Amino acid sequence: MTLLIKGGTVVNADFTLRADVLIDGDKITAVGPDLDAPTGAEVLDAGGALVMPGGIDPHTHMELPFMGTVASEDFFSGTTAGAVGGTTMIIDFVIPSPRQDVMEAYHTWRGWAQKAATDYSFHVAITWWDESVKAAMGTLTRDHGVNSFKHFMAYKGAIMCDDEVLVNSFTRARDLGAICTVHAENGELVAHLQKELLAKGITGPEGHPQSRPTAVEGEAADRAIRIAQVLNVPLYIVHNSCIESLQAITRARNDGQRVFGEVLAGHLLVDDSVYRHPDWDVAAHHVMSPPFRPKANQEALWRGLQAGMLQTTATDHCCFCTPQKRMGHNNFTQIPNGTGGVEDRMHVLWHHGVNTGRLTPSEFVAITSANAAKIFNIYPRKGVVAVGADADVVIWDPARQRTISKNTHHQNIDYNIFEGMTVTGVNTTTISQGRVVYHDGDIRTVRGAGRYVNRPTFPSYFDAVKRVAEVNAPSAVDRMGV
Ligand SMILES: NC(=O)NCCC(=O)O
Ligand SMILES: [Zn+2]
Repeated sequence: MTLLIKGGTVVNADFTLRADVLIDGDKITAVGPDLDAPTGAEVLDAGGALVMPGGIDPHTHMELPFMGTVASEDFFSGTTAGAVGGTTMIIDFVIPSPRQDVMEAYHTWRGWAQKAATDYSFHVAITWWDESVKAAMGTLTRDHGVNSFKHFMAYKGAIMCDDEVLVNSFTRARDLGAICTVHAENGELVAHLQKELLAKGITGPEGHPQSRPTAVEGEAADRAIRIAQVLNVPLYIVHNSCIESLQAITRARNDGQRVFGEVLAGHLLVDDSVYRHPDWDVAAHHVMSPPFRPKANQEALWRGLQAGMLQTTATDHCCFCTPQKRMGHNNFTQIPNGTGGVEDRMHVLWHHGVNTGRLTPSEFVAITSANAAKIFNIYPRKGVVAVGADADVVIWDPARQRTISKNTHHQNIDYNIFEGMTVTGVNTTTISQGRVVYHDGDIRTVRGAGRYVNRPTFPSYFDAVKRVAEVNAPSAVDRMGV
């Protein structure tokens, strides 16, 4: 099937150009002005709108079994909702239970994801350690296209990694050329504070942010960064929500350490007043970790994005509906942690980023797509509108408006943390693997059409990290006669 997108402006992370885009099968085959339509090609008139790489959400949890329940969004509904909002790839997480065979967990998640409508990949969480886990990391990187491992520093008594696991796993990942990622919250402190709050009779959702103050996140971010520094491994910190973790990343990057930071659309736009909402359900809808923060953190996070200290945006899309949230009715520690957003990320970031001048359109592409593709080593297959790239493309009307609501969204969740927000700048058309899967309200996703994306090990920054170590080694300094 051949598709020609005519009359648009291509926006990539590094250039903007008035150009047509020719797609043959699942690949982009030409980008340039005034392209002729090959015989039989379908022509899509972009009408002067922007043509951008589809979004990559590097942090989702579709149908995750978690805290005694299962996330309500499955791989089909979730990737479909993402497609409506302009996201054409997700990177989800395989999360083995402690002591569970890692390969068994991996194959379980691969089975669940068979129903995805757009492309996807998996980070694999390391939740415990022994020789079998070490071997599985080798198998996953060698035979299964996994190049990133996740470490939860929170959730004590469940999936939390202690420092011993971090050190073992970081060392192994470094040797395999895989990037380590961390959820940075000190789980020991969280457990301690939760106990104290419950003992004081604080059982409602307001206890959730009180048990996870920003210092808890800052400590863990700092610790992970220092461990990575000592072991000389690149590090990616997921969902930075506060000034403390941003400062930790900024310091490390200013010192030359290869540390990447992700921020969630929710943390940029929602503040902690939600936990004081008089309606228990509304407050509980916002229980996620790290929690939403006092407002001052939001502007700092935006500046972190602008300054390049944070490189990617995600959602941590992990939906639990109201009845599920009510599992913690008498105890906030039992409210399943997670909210939605995969459908809304691109819209809210365009509206609050580009329309306010915080981001240029090219910077928007960088932080919603290209940077994730680069860090997770799938660029330029993904993250760019260029010849040879996968035909994952969106057509974006910067003038169109849309009001976000649970009543009209396509996410399988009965509330929306951006409820009532009117955004200017809307995705009108989503192309996945060269097929139109969404156009002007018409959803054409196909269950199971999504492909698993292999991600090669040793992204280029691994070599850079190694060279820095070599240059700084005393013997090398001697050899260079310095
Ligand atoms: N973020 C959250 O609250 N739920 C999903 C699991 C995690 O990423 O911590
Ligand atoms: Zn998560």
